[in-house]
Amino acid sequence: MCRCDKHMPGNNYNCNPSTPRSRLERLLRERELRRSNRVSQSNDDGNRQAEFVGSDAFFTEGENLGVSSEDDFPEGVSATKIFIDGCEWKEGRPPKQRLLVVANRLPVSAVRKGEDSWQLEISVGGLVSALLGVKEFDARWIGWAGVNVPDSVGQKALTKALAEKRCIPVFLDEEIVHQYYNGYCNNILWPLFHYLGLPQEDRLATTRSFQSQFDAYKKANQMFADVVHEHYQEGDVVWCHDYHLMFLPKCLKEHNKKMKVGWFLHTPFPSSEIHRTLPSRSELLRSVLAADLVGFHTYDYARHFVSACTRILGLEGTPEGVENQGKLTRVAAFPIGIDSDRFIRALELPQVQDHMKELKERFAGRKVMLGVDRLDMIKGIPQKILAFEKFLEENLNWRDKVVLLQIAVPTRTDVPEYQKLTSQVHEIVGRINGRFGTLTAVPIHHLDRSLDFHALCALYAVTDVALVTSLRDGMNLVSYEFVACQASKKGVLILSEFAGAAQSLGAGAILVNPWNITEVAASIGYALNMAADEREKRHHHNFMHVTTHTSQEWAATFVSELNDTIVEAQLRTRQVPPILPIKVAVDRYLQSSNRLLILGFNATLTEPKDTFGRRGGQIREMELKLHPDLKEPLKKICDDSKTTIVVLSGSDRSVLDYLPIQNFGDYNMWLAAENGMFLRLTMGEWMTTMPENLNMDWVDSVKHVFEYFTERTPRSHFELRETSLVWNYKYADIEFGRLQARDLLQHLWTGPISNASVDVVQGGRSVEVRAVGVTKGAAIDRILGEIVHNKGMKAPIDYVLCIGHFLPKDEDVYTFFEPELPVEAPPTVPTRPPSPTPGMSSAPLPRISTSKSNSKAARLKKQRSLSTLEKRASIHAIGSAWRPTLMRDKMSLHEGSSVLDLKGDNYFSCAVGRKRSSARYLLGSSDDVVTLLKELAEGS
Ligand SMILES: O=P(O)(O)OC[C@H]1O[C@H](O[C@H]2O[C@H](CO)[C@@H](O)[C@H](O)[C@H]2O)[C@H](O)[C@@H](O)[C@@H]1O
Ligand SMILES: O=c1ccn([C@@H]2O[C@H](COP(=O)(O)OP(=O)(O)O)[C@@H](O)[C@H]2O)c(=O)[nH]1
Repeated sequence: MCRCDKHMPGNNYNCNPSTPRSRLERLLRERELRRSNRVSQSNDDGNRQAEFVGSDAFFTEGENLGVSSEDDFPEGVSATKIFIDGCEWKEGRPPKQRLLVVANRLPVSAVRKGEDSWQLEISVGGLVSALLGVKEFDARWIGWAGVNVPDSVGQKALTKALAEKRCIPVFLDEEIVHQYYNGYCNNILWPLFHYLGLPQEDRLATTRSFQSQFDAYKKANQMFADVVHEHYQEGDVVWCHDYHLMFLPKCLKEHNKKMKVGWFLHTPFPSSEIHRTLPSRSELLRSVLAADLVGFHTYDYARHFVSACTRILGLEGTPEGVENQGKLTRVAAFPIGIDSDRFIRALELPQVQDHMKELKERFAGRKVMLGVDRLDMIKGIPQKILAFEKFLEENLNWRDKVVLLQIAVPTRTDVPEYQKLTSQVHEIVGRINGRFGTLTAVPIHHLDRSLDFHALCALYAVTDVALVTSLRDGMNLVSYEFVACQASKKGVLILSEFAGAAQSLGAGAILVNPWNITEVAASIGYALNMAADEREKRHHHNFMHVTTHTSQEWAATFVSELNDTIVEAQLRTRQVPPILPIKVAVDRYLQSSNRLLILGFNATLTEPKDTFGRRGGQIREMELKLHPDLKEPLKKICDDSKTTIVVLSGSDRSVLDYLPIQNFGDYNMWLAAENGMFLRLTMGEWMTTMPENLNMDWVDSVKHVFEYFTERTPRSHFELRETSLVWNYKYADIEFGRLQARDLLQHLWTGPISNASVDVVQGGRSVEVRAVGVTKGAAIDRILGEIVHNKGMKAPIDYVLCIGHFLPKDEDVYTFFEPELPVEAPPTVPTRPPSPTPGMSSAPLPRISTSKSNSKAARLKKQRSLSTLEKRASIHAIGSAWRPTLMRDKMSLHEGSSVLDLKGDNYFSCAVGRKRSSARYLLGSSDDVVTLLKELAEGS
């Protein structure tokens, strides 16, 4: 039971009474806890050693999975201790966090021995090896047992047998396996993610069958999801693995959005240029983004993924991950490791020592080179063998002194490309052995089979040079395992620079480009001749890495970051304003008698766009069009004498001039262009509201700079307005655009505007330079003054709805109408309404703020008589040159009575299509604005 107050049933990990403030602070504390927990584990007693040795038994006798059971690793869970501080520990031990590992392949493959009897064999592959080393959780593994079980008797018996290993099967029939696993996963995604493209001869056939394979892929993912739902308990962490299950995060979150979902890719994630060739590219990316945390082996893969999301989906990539509509999916690198202790300890076992002895005798007088790979095109086995041939060709003296042992584990044997590879490798090996072999010895020993764990350890230990020549490889754990077993021999590792492992073992290994046979052959020579002290230094470096970056550490870090991502998301959610309560806003509107509606234009009243502007295209999109459904409601509201509408836009006058042309000419509303610097009634002339002495001397020099960058940034453009200049790179290559924007800003700040009185406003994909004081918030008081005067208002405005997709700089228009802000609060601090319930407010009376001052004097100054409105010096017709004056003394109707009387709650500020805002509320898009205006119109 948990001792803290907010306890979710079944989840001890959600109570975090003393969570440190920043993400990094929390993760550092978590890491410390993990370490100290580990020290206390090792000091605890000797039993643990015995348990580990016991877990090895699985690999020979099928007894223990290594995936911990409740009793196996009682001290575990340090990784999530932070989440259970304050929770009750059982018998002095923290509760273990439940973890559902979901991967295509279970750690065991089933072989049927009778109608209801099964034999379980350990599955081969890095994913299984690594996850078997994960011991700190109360883990269950959900996956496919590698066999078709059509009958219910067989399924029942297998489910029972697997349950003893804490495994839960997903039963996939033959057709699904063929289309999903052999087809979509291993014939499309696998080669694509490893930069191999699609198999040439199959290309057309594959293209034709693509849709049915993708459908099967989605169906299979849904089947995995169904099994997860069946076994899920609140608070569980669900960790999805690999390219087989890219659709799974979406299926899981759609079912239960509170589920903690992580996804980890064991392969490389290719450059976005490769990924974009995939017909289902966007759907897959979106599904993965449903996860809370997305992990990769290296920073490069993570970077490629984020870049694919920005370039293909048009989303925002940040240092933390990918942001979509305010939801952040964290993306980070979590390099996998191995359970190094298990390998080191195995070397002491008598059966392993016996193996080693045999091997040493068998290859006495020869140096042993070793390759261990699944027989997969990505492993570069032909390239490796050809390089070895070249070495033998060029080094006659080594011909009878070196042997290459190549273990090639059969894999995905139903996929044609793999079948072809097998014959290709056999052919090359045969040719080389024929060429360099003798009656008593051959240079290459090639095995088409897997070895058991102990045989493999012995082989690693007697090897002089390990050769890993992957053309691409997510990580490559064979290189780690080799290093772990070389404590006494200190052999050399030749490692492909295209394996993820090159980033961690690069310092101690000899790195090679496997495509360069000459280089690999030369490296073989270098490795075989390497002096003992160099070998020792290189080995030491890698050994330190392998023994500290273990699979336990990998899993603990991932799960801990996943837990933290949830905390972070909760903190972020708290900062997000709520959705506009349309009903309340409409009710208040109906109850009031002098209403003011301030409506933004772009992305508020315009047609919604395709997210990435792909379909409409840049040209169509840049031509702003009113939302077609707005015509009627707007007309109705405009005809209501109790309501005044102002369309307040950043665009210049010509854009708003277009509005009347779109049949709004007879609508009675106000148009305010250039952030309110120009104002007119739909049927009137433009007036300027610009402040006096607006210095625009900087315009020419900024214009030159903008021109320069527009010329050099394809698909960027700039707008020259009267009070500002905007450079927009929304349609340019996003990364290039950002770099150019950075350069542009740097240049502006150090040159043309270094002494100018301007504001630089950075939008999502734009840079705007404005004269100081040009903001919507600054303009609104002058606009209000004009409206009050023009309408000859006698009663105060008792309802304001201010709604728009404004830049942060222009959000001062929202705060303008807020009741008194605390003096120390900056104007952009988000303000929540006291209560959205009608009639419940006790907020102070609203005030009008025309300056930054909150002083009483400033407020009193506005409480002037109606006659002062006559002094409308600042609003004047265009043509009489700029003659702006300060707004003075205009904001009251008559002695003591304010222009605004919003009673606190009759004010609705609302940001459209934004997640962070100083507005009180949010709306999703202009479609929602239409809904709102329709309801207001109905009441009008
Ligand atoms: O399950 P199979 O189709 O037989 O394939 C075996 C596994 O191959 C891949 O392993 C990857 O994961 C390793 C651990 O992270 C990594 O070191 C290696 O570079 C990868 O190739 C595949 O990603 C797994 O899903 C398969 O189970
Ligand atoms: O006969 C064998 C050959 C290999 N392996 C294991 O297969 C994994 C291969 O993982 P790696 O990351 O190198 O590549 P993957 O096969 O996952 O692409 C390693 O853990 C090996 O110990 C094995 O158990 N028996």
